[in-house]
Amino acid sequence: QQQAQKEIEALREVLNQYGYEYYVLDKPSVPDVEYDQKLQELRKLEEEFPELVTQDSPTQRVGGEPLEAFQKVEHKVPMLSLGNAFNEQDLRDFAKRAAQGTDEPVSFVCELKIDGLAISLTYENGKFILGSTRGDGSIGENITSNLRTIRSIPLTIKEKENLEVRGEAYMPHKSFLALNEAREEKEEEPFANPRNAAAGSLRQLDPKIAAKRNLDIFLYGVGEWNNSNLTSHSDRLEALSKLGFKTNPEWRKCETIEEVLEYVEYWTNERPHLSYEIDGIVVKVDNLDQQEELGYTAKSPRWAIAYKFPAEEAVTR
Ligand SMILES: Cc1c[n+]2nc(N)[nH]c2nc1OC(C)C
Repeated sequence: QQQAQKEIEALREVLNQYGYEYYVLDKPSVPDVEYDQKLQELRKLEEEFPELVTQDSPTQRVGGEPLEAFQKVEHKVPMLSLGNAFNEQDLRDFAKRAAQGTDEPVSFVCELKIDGLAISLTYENGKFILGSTRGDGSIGENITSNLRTIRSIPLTIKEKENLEVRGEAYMPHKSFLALNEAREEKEEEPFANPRNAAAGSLRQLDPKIAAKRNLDIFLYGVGEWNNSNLTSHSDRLEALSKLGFKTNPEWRKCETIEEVLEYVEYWTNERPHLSYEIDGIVVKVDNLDQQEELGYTAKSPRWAIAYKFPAEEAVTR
């Protein structure tokens, strides 16, 4: 029993590390066959000693029975929407307002705006315990069992932190095309776009279905983070990545609005080469104190804005 406990813990740890390298870093250190073989070993040991199974075991990704309904979840920190910018002048006006609202010079962080479903992930003592949709910003749906099936969401992170992080769950282009082909073969209605496909996959009640949809995630923000003394959004993104979260690699610190406009220009051209859908660029004031100084309107932060790409005809790549 003791021996089995040690073996199970060792297998769980090494498989979570392999999963991190494969799904978060996209840099596996072992061939898939080694991962599968160790996972099989762990399954066998857990069958023999069911009392040793833990929620953060990689064998527990895909839950049991479909839910009857989703529970409601109240967001302690509201999940706000973003004001929009449609051209260079809108962005310059945003930067000017930000500079007027604070007395120190303002620098920004630019991020790709992933066209998916906004979600929140809560970790207690470093364990994933609750995942929910944005809903109306205050009340979302508890979709923990579906989110657990997304392999790039760590079931356990590298520190025993209590935090709530936010991001976008999305369906990569490849998965979207394959899913729609399969649906058309079964004479089912294809999804109109990857965002609907991601939302549809996460808002149905059976985790076994969600598990088959090859969803992925990028985390971009923090709801609550006890005892974190970070002072900028860029530091937070780096800290989330160190904890084992998947953040989008294309974010960039921009010291001036000129650099922001360069970034927007670059990604307007590069967008078709991404393996996932984006519908804009999010520009955020980097310094957290300046964010607080700028505050919020009724529904959006004054310290962030979403530049939206001009709508293009639906290109089914
Ligand atoms: C709604 C939203 C959406 N996005 N997307 C990214 N990349 N960052 C980001 N931040 C958001 O909101 C925060 C600025 C609060």
